[in-house]
Amino acid sequence: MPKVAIFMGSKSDLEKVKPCAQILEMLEIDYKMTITSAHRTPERTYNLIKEMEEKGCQVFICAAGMAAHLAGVVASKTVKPVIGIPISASSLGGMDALLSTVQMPPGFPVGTVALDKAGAKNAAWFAAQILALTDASLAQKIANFREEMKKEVEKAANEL
Ligand SMILES: Nc1c(C(=O)O)ncn1[C@@H]1O[C@H](COP(=O)(O)O)[C@@H](O)[C@H]1O
Repeated sequence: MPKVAIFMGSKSDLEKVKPCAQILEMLEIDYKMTITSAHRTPERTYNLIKEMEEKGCQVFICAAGMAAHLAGVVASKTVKPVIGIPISASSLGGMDALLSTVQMPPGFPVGTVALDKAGAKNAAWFAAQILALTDASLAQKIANFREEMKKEVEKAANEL
C-alpha cells in the first residue's frame, strides 16, 4: 500500500525526480510514482488523488517545471501534506516553477523544497519525517542514516 505518491508533470522531469524515489526505496517506504499534469490531464490528476487517498497515501510529492501548478492543484483537492519540487525546465532557470510552487494562497500550503535533484532528495526525507511522526521504527531508521552522514563528513575531513 503506497504511503507516498510522487506525481510529475511530464516524462521530461523524470531524471530529476528519480532521486526522490531512490531515497524512499532506501528507507523502505512504499510509494507510487507516476506522470500526471494539472494542465494537460486534470481528470487523471483528480482521479489519482482520490485513488491514492483510498489506498492510504499520507503524503503527496509533486514535481513540475515552468508554470508549475500541479502541486497547488493537488493541495486544493487533499488535506494531506503536499510537498512541491520545482523543476528547472525553461529559460527562466526554474524561478518560474519555484515561485508558482511556493506562492500558494493561505489555506493551501505546498511545502516547497529546492530545485531539481537536491529538492527531490529532500522531498523524500521530508515525507519520511512526516510518516515517522506515527512510526517509531522509521524515525529510528532516519536517525541511523543521519549517523552515517555524520561519519561520512568526519571521514572526508580526516582524509583531507
Ligand atoms: N507544470 C506542468 C504541469 C502542471 O502544472 O500541471 N504539467 C506539466 N508541467 C511541466 O511542463 C514542463 C514541460 O513539459 P514537457 O517537457 O512535457 O513539454 C515539465 O517540467 C512539466 O512538469
